[in-house]
Amino acid sequence: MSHFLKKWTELSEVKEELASRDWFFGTSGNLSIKVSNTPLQFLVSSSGKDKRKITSEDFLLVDELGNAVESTGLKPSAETLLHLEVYRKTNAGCSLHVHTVDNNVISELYGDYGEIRFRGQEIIKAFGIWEEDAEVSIPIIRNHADIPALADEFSQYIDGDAGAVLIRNHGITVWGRNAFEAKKHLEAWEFLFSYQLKLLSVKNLVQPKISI
Ligand SMILES: CSCCC(=O)C(=O)COP(=O)(O)O
Ligand SMILES: [Zn+2]
Repeated sequence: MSHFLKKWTELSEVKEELASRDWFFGTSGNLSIKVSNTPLQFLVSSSGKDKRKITSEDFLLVDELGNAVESTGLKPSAETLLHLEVYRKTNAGCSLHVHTVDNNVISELYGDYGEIRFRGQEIIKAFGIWEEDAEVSIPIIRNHADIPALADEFSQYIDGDAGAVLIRNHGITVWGRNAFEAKKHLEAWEFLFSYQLKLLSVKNLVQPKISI
């Protein structure tokens, strides 16, 4: 199997798994995988497609400017610039972006704080952090309709070959050294978001706020 086909298959399998979790509502979400470093080229999902479907037009190869390498009728994801920033600033091999109800609600609840932190959760080990009582945090940035402006702000929070950023009332972007790591981190973040929302709602049931 050629290197290109291997990368296509890898990304396609991740896409299928995220689709099976129903994380691609209303054509939202996008994915990419690096194919080469020099020149920088990566496969990115085609814009506006139903990412739950598997087709030969799911991805296209783009260059260091986010433009299609070969002439094609397909449009790279509208958010290709964010994936590009990840590959320009790190040695990441894969970047995943999904809109879920949980990540949107968390981003709105904690958006004014600019981040959300989690401590003492076993799943934090999925981030490769094994110490006792470890804490993780994820920045929450504002959403910009202008993608270059969004990519600019997003870029300020790219630190390391694996990481994640929440975009307020939009979604999460997670990157990792490879597709396995990116997916593992994405699942761990979504677990933590879901946990937090469930905890808040149960707490509210047990100790309802008395308004005076
Ligand atoms: C319908 S979601 C709006 C665009 C978006 O945020 C997204 O993730 C999907 O855009 P793409 O161009 O990658 O399909
Ligand atoms: Zn999006």
